[in-house]
Amino acid sequence: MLVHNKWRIIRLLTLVGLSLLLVLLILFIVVMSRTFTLKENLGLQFAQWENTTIISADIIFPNVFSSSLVKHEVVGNYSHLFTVLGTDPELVPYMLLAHIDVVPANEVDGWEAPPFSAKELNGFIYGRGTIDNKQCVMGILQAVEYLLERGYVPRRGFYIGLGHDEEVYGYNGAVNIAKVLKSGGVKLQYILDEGLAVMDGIITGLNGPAALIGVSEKGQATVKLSASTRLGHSSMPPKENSIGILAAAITRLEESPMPRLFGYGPEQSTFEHLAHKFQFPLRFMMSNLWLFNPLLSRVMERRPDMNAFVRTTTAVTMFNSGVKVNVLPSHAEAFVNLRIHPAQTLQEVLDLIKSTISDNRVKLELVDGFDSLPISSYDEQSFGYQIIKKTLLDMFPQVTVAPSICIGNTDSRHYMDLTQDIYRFNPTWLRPGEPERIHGINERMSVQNYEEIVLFYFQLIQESDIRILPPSHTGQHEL
Ligand SMILES: CCCCCCCC/C=C\CCCCCCCC(=O)NCC(=O)O
Ligand SMILES: [Zn+2]
Ligand SMILES: [Zn+2]
Repeated sequence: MLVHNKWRIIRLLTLVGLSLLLVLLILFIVVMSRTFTLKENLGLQFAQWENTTIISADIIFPNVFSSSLVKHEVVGNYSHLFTVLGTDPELVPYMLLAHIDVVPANEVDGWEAPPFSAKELNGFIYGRGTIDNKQCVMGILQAVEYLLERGYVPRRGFYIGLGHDEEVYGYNGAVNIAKVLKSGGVKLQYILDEGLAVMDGIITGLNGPAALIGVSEKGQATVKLSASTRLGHSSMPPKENSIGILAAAITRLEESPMPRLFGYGPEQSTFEHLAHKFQFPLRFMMSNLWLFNPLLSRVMERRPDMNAFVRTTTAVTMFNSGVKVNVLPSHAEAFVNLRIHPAQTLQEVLDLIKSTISDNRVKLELVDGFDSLPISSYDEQSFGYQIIKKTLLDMFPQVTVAPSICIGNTDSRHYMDLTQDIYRFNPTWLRPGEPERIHGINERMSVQNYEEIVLFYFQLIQESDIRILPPSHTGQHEL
């Protein structure tokens, strides 16, 4: 009887012990999964890798994540959609976009600070993404945080979309956020996404800085080229093998740039808006592009950043071949990334590549591509454009604002069904040598400029509350 009781007590104690362990395990899993979801999904963590301090987004932006005015949804597993309610349902909402993903970075390429350290050096925060596009992610959320903290209640509702795969076409992030909005019947007054910037000392001959607002963006084509030849011993090589054939094709492409088209796209309007800020004779030339295009194109094409406005650009970005030093390569492949000028179509570009290569042994495959995007309005009645312009001029009266074409691509193209007016801009100040840092080494953002970006969104959100634009200064259009 005594032995029997002893076993019953042992069994009971074991059961209690095991249950306790199970509860602890469940608690641990819940806490850990919550931490990881926030960390991994938002990608907003400030990580100081040396001591691995990680702070998640709801700690940095407590009001954004707790306000009854803000609804937060995770879309496509890692992207974020914030819906901010406005008090006036009559006002068509607008949307701010940014992306949380970045292109790769490797310290050994010559970074002055580790690319994922966010280290501050001489007033600049160094890190991959600091100007593409974490400055907007953090700038938008920080602005909303400050507004909510001050008790601000928007009159016009707005959305914030933070994509997680912009650098790889946005098919899971932006595409799904747009689907969510579309299924809810949402229409947008305007969209503001990443894009062009404030050019300070970048445009040769221009007096003062220029804020270029992307009212369109170039098209894009990614083309895979490949060649195949016989595998074999390197001691008995044929006259040409797959590497040589493909290299020759690539050389032909690089030596035959696409035609000059400067002045046949929105860049014509850019220079018309900027013309008065150039000295004679440049002022005269910029105002008469129809006559001076050929000359100006030849000067501009010498600089890669300016050349992007002149033509469809051709960049060979990847090349793979070979397995061993003494084995003939049976296969070589390369990827060419082209940014299509609006005066050319994707099909025209593909035809030109084919005729330039002019070698049937080289196979051409279109990996992805699209034409340049429609031009958004930028006249006196254009709500979004004028709100962005006013916000900018209030902050930086010395800047000349001009419509332009974004030479890189953005998530905003996936939202085309929701609005006619998409603008690609943020007030990142770019000075000589800085455009090269985008996707390059030593990407950085000055602390001062980051503060300006926060202030820009802070003001823009409030400016967007206006019901209608005031009458234009020409007095021709009363709204
Ligand atoms: C007409 C005067 C031209 C002045 C020189 C302009 C210098 C250009 C500076 C900045 C352009 C930045 C484009 C940024 C958008 C890039 C977004 C991105 O990386 N998207 C992915 C992709 O395009 O592959
Ligand atoms: Zn970007
Ligand atoms: Zn980018």
